[in-house]
Amino acid sequence: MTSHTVKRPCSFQIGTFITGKWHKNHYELRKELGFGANGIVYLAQSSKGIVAVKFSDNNATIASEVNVLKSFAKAQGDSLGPSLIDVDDYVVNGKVYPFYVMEFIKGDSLLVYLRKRGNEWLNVLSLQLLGQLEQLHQLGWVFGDLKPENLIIQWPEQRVRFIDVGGTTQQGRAIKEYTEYFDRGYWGLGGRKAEPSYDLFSLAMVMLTAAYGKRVPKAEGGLKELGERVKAKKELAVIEPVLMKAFAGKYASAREMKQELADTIHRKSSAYHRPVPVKMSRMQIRKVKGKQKKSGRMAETLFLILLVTLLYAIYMLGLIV
Ligand SMILES: Nc1ncnc2c1ncn2[C@@H]1O[C@H](COP(=O)(O)OP(=O)(O)OP(=O)(O)O)[C@@H](O)[C@H]1O
Repeated sequence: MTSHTVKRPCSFQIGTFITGKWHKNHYELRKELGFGANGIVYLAQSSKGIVAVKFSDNNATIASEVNVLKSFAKAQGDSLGPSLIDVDDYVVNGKVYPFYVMEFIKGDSLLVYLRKRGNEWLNVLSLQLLGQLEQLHQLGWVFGDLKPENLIIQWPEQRVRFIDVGGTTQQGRAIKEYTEYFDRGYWGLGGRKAEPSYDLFSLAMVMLTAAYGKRVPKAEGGLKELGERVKAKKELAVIEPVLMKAFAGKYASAREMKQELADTIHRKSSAYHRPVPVKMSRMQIRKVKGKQKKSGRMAETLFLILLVTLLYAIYMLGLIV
């Protein structure tokens, strides 16, 4: 389980120059990006540009995360996690700090991004995420610790990227690391065996959290409580069947959930934008038009619908080919 009340595992002063014991590469630590149960991550300057460097007290943590990142590198097309640049040890005063260097992913975490751009982007990002989860599952992994803080929307590509592979577990084993709120066991809705449905539950929780803009504390847990929360938010209510199926662990694969989400969004958006019936009175037409103007985000909505339709078309084409 991850927690941010833990003490820092190791920390270095900003401005410190690090030289790796084995590969002799140099890194200047510029800024702390964050820390958690498993280590501390710095933004650093290297001869190859800006990078992110993760240190840990624990050799096994570094070895296991490096192993996952190497495996992710085998995925076709999209890069799932940050690309791996270097792995080495930093020795200071006789103490050894294992570290790895990875691509620095520039962007906003999911909730910050949606706060800036609007929740209309949630479904588009979720479809993207489902595509990436599908690849990750096909490689034999389960992400495990899926939460908004571990998702960065890369700028300027606007692409969702996973960070922190500390929870990534081989399928069939027990989830290595998780955050209670996004864990199906905590909600009384399943075990912690690493299988695709584990990540799909967490993804549905991420969508719920994103729509509310925060984690709404659990009361008694269970499907009924989650269902009530879904119904209470317009953007979630339109995709209720998909979310409820994910909460109940009824999706066998990310592909299946992606298809149903794409179908649902497509159906709802075409229904919403059906032409005004001819038999309406002038008064009714004015009312409808007034409502449409009120939204004030017409252009963006239309753009999103086009985007979703395009993604849907590409997806359907993928199924046929
Ligand atoms: N490649 C990266 N690019 C940009 N920021 C990063 C990168 N890797 C990590 N970070 C930042 O550093 C923070 C801490 O990193 P990370 O989550 O890997 O540490 P952790 O010890 O495993 O934390 P946790 O206890 O939450 O699992 C992240 O929340 C993120 O803000």
